[in-house]
Amino acid sequence: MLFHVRMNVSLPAGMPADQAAQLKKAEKELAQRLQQEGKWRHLWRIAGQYANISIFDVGSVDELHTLLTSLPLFPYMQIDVMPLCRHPSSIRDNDS
Ligand SMILES: O=C(O)CC1=CCC(=O)O1
Repeated sequence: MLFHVRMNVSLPAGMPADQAAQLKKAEKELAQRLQQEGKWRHLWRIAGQYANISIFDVGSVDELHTLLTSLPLFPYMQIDVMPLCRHPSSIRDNDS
């Protein structure tokens, strides 16, 4: 199942720099592992914003929820999810 996910990150202004750096490092490690596993298909920065657009390929809505809520930055993100299905005019399948 494919999902389009937008994550807007908002770290508290008063968060110590070392705590923010640790969270970002942990987020990056998990994001890269999930990309290697094929679950986090695309990860794009939205230009000019501390936000990203991602495509996830997971087995269920429950799996997506578990994955998103396990992200180290989850407490500091507003997340919007859109489930995707194949468009009848698309020349691509879900694997490309
Ligand atoms: O910086 C972001 O957009 C939040 C984030 C998601 C995965 C990652 O490594 O950072």
